[in-house]
Amino acid sequence: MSDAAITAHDLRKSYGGTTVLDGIDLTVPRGTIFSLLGPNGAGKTTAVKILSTLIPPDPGSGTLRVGGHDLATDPQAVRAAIGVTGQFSAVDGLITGEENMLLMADLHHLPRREGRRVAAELLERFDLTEAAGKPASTYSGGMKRRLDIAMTLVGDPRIIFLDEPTTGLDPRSRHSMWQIIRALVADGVTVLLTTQYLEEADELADRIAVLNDGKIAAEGTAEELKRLVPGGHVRLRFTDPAAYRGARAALGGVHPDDEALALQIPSGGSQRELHTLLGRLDSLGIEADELTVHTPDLDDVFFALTGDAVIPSPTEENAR
Ligand SMILES: Nc1ncnc2c1ncn2[C@@H]1O[C@H](COP(=O)(O)OP(=O)(O)OP(=O)(O)O)[C@@H](O)[C@H]1O
Repeated sequence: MSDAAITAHDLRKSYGGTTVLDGIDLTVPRGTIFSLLGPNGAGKTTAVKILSTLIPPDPGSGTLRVGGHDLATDPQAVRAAIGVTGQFSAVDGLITGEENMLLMADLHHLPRREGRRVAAELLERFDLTEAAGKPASTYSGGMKRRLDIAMTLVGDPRIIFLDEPTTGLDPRSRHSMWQIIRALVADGVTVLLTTQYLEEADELADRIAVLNDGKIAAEGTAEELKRLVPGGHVRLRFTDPAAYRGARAALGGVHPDDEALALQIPSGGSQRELHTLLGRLDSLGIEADELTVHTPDLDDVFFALTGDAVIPSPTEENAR
């Protein structure tokens, strides 16, 4: 059997005349975390839905294999090997956490006593024992996500698809979810994770594929991707909107953030480059309120690969 848990060749999907996945290739080695990273609408969920047999690929697609099984000829075997959680949560809010777990145990045909044991063990592992008797609709976002993953694990899948597992979670819940994901992989589970957060892919993934416009714009480890971009950037922040607009107009090739009144300028951060930049601003009589120098990170890779696409960083989003 191949070492890959998931392989996709020339995966294609269009809706009407719109191409969502334009022939993507993926190989996910067993026991690793692979991240599909991309902005809203890049096609991440579509890829997960296809690979987890929820929707069919376009007929022109190449071979797709998950857990050693061909999706086209053996979708049942694929379904038995995988777990899927994420944006399409399986949690039923009207019943309790424990009842949700027992329902999953029933679906997996576990004998009653075994079902109760597995449910109790997983509820404990995901810190849900205390809340187990309450309706899931009363759970916080983080608790619902934990319950969702716990439900997925009832069937002991060896491959798990996590579709944006931390979108909307606060930093503490996000870190707790990251620990859960790391623990899964330490147990030998393969995880295909979609995220729009660079930091999350950087933290968790062994390999990352950047999805843009239905194509894989680049693939590699976080370090390999960071080496793709020549340098880092300088970020200038303003409090005066007029100064911000002046600098934006005067400096070419910047990534503006109109809401934060910030400009991101590609730069190696050398003394000479900073001197030139500040000289430029001085000559225009513009003063920035904050200047920070960033060495290359996944943000730079993303900007370089996807033009002006801006994707949020979880820390920025939640710190406010
Ligand atoms: N059933 C459908 N019919 C028509 N278009 C669809 C359908 N499902 C998805 N799309 C379109 O396909 C594109 C990709 O959607 P998808 O949900 O895969 O993106 P995504 O990368 O997961 O985005 P997000 O981060 O917002 O979840 C979007 O433009 C979306 O509108």
